[in-house]
Amino acid sequence: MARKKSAAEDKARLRFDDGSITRRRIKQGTFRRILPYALTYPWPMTLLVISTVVDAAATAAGPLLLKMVIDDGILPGRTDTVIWLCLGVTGLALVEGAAMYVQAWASGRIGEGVVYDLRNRVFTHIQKQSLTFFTRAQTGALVSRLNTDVVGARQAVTVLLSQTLSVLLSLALVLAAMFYLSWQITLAALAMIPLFLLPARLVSGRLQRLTRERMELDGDMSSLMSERFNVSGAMLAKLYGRVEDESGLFARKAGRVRDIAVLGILYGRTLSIVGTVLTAITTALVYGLGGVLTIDGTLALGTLVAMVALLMRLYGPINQLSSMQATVMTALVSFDRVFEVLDLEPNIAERPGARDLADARPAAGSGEAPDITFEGVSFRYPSGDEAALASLGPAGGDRPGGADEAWTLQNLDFHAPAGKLTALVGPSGAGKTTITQLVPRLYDPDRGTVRIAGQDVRDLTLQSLRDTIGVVTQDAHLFHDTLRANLEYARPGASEQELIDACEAALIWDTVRALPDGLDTLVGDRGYRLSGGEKQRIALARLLLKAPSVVVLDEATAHLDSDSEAAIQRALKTALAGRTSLVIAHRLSTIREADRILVVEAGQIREQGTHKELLAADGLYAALYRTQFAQDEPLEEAAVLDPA
Ligand SMILES: Nc1ncnc2c1ncn2[C@@H]1O[C@H](COP(=O)(O)OP(=O)(O)OP(=O)(O)O)[C@@H](O)[C@H]1O
Repeated sequence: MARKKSAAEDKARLRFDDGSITRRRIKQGTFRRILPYALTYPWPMTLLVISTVVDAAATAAGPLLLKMVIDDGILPGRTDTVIWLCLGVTGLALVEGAAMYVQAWASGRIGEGVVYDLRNRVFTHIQKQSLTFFTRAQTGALVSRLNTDVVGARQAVTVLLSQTLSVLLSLALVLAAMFYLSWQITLAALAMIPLFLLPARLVSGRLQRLTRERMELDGDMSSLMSERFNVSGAMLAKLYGRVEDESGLFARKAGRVRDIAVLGILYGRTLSIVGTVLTAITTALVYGLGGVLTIDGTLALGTLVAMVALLMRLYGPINQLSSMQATVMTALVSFDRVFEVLDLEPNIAERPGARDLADARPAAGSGEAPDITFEGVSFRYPSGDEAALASLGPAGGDRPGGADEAWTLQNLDFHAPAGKLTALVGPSGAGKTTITQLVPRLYDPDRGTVRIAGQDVRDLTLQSLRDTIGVVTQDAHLFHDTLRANLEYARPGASEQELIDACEAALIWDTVRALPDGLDTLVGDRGYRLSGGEKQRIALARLLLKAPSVVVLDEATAHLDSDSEAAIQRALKTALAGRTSLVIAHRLSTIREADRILVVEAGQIREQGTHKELLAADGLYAALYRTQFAQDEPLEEAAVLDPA
């Protein structure tokens, strides 16, 4: 039964083509947008054009020389002419070889250059996206856009550039040479061309759909891997005994990729088989027609041989043209998917003319911490469509957020004084984290204004805003690198002593020093090698290195033993001293330290004041205090404050 259910769930999670994505057509203008990327390489472009022209000319000239060898050398019996002309054919072959070599270098250089440009652009562009984008997009799908799709796009460039020009030129020159030799045979050969192009027309649409589906599946597989191969995902799969099911899910996606690849090979082969058969039939036709004309005496033998040689060179490019259409169509899908990401405007962006926070502060350089003010702030999380691409998200399912959603925050008005500690308390899901995220502009309010040092945060440069604000979240993230690298992230080039000082102030230095590799210890994926308390203190050390004048902190909820609790409290005191701090408080000790307490419930601020004032008011805070914090209170004080 359980198996049955999990199979059904897997089916729902497994995105076989529902058509919504694979049936999409290539956007108009995709083609035009590709060219500027290639034009940034003027030298390789010039060489590519020159070598292509040389190659095409050599292709058409070869058979003409052969005709002369037969008609002017062999048949009249002139040995020296035969030798000279054959030397000419050899020279021409060498020139053609050299031209092909240059062509390969130039198109490779341009193609790889375009991959390089696109990769960097996509990477930078994705980094600029707002947090909403990352909460919606799947990491693996993003990685796959940078890898598979960008490489697919290179094919479009190389094939388009090197082959289109070469094929068109060769066709023109070869046809000219053929008409010059025999218009009758040329017309007969031309009549066959539509037959060559027909199969490509039939399969290219199908190939395009398959390519899009394959790329979606590649993205899905990357997502699955990146989710299951990190510590949390791997732990969940083990603890819920789902390892086998996960393998099954992966195998089905990989199986579909295999099937698509086999179909792709089949389509490709069909094209080349049809091409080969048609070439053979046409050769027979030309020999037949040409043979009769030669016997009549209308056509010289050399001309017939040259015509057949030219014909081979005519159908080569035509076959290429038919497969090229398919290749380009599928490669265009890649470009389309890459442009789709590049076109996504980040919904948190810097205003033109934005000022630096330091410039905006009246007492610039005074070292004073700025204050924070919320004026009539209302906010709801953006919907998925507003901030991400459907094709980067998980399969199916509604996405949270949206215009008809209730407000997450409503009409907030408060002031967090400069250099003071403001604590946010309230039930889970009240909106505390959301409030703190509006200050460094991880999100923007829908109504009202968030001010820092009296300035609307939307008028400030993002860099100066984020330099001013330091954030420590509850589950502080560490990169899979050494402790040193993680600390230096806050201040590149920090000296050894500065790192040690920060660790000492965060009361983590003794722990770090005791590690066999000290600061050079690898912290493991997301810092899994450290305990929760240690991780938070490392994050505090990182914050101290950054030395921001505003601190936003989400206290860890986990209960620690009294020694660790005391260590964290002392570390916090150092971290927050003299800074404007907004702390989501889960501990009584922090709340008691706070200069101001904001009580948040259902996205609104219900009460504001000091601990004592709020207790005296006997409202929501007093109730929260009794249920959450009273047990931490020294007995006699609790008895006084809470007679019940
Ligand atoms: N990225 C998001 N997209 C949509 N809704 C969200 C998002 N993050 C949070 N929410 C919703 O916003 C509301 C407020 O969440 P928030 O995290 O601010 O609460 P909180 O008071 O910090 O809770 P806790 O104390 O449990 O951390 C919740 O109802 C939550 O479901």
